[in-house]
Amino acid sequence: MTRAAVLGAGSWGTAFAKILADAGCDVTVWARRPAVAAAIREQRTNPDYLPALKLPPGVTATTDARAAIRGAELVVLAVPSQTLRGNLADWSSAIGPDATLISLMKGIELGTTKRMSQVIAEAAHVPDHRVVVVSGPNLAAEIAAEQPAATVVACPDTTRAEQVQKAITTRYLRPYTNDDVIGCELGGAVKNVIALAYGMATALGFGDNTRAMVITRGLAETARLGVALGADPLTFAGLAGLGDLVGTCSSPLSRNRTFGEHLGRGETIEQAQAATRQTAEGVKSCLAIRDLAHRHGVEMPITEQVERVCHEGLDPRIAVGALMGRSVKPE
Ligand SMILES: NC(=O)C1=CN([C@@H]2O[C@H](COP(=O)(O)OP(=O)(O)OC[C@H]3O[C@@H](n4cnc5c(N)ncnc54)[C@H](OP(=O)(O)O)[C@@H]3O)[C@@H](O)[C@H]2O)C=CC1
Ligand SMILES: O=C(CO)COP(=O)(O)O
Repeated sequence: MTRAAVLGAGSWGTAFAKILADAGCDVTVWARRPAVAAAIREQRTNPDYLPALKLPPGVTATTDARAAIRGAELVVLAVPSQTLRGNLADWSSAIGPDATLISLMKGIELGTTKRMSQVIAEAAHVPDHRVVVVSGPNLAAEIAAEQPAATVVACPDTTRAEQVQKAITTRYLRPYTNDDVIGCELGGAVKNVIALAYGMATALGFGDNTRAMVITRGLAETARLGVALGADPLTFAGLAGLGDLVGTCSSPLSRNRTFGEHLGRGETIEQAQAATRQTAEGVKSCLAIRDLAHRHGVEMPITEQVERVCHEGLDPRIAVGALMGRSVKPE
């Protein structure tokens, strides 16, 4: 039986632990708080994040991350993107020499502008081909309820991608492999920023034309950046691109879209944070993505305006004016 450690007991870490166990793995979840670990171990629930989920018997939990990692063939990282490097500094020496590291995170690191698989390879001192990215339209609560879904398993090493694909295939999750790690990670990180814009547009009362424009032009700027970084443009038409963008923007379950709705209603970033509590990766990643775009000379007007609303206090209505007032050009 494959042994897996899931580091992070939030929404996605918990739902992913269920997937692994349903697919036949022996899973230990690391939770930061003892009460969460105890609830998973003793009641098979995570009331803080997924109260409706009853975890299968193959899942246990601990607050000792190094104990969870020791002997694990699959080490799954499900913490906020901006804490990952610090977390790995504490954990990496416990990771076995053949273990596969799986990234569930959809963010770009502030300061370094690195993708999560790059941060993992650096901070855990492992080669790129041991890091696998799982990304797609995968709202945790829907997966926890076993609603049919698909995802992408991306790795430069196809054999390793296929091993992970097998380890997470269940009757409700259908994973596809892909070797375009850059495209899959950028699709996941940038869609969170576009979902913030979508949430703002929704709260401002705009209808389906506006929302379709945000999705389509959001995808265009995502693909522009991706191609500049070496991604395959076709990836953005797939599950990790358009799929995740549409899934996140359309869903009231999305923390990023919900955060954007709070901002669109005129709340400050602190008020929006207090109202949403869970990780809305786009809020910080928009800074790193904007920096990445500047460095590569790529225009990302929606990201630019989201960053100004989130971090410079720009009124979302002024941001709309700035976007609509740009010079006209070919599609
Ligand atoms: N939720 C979803 O539907 C999906 C999420 N993702 C991505 O997965 C990643 C994780 O998100 P998700 O599980 O949803 O996030 P949540 O906000 O639900 O959970 C975050 C988890 O990280 C822990 N945590 C918070 N701060 C730290 C820290 N400083 N060090 C270590 N652990 C910390 C939290 O612990 P505590 O409870 O103690 O605060 C919690 O267990 C994100 O990048 C997200 O974009 C990807 C696909 C789907
Ligand atoms: O990434 C997700 C679904 O694929 C979850 O989106 P949020 O982080 O906005 O909830």
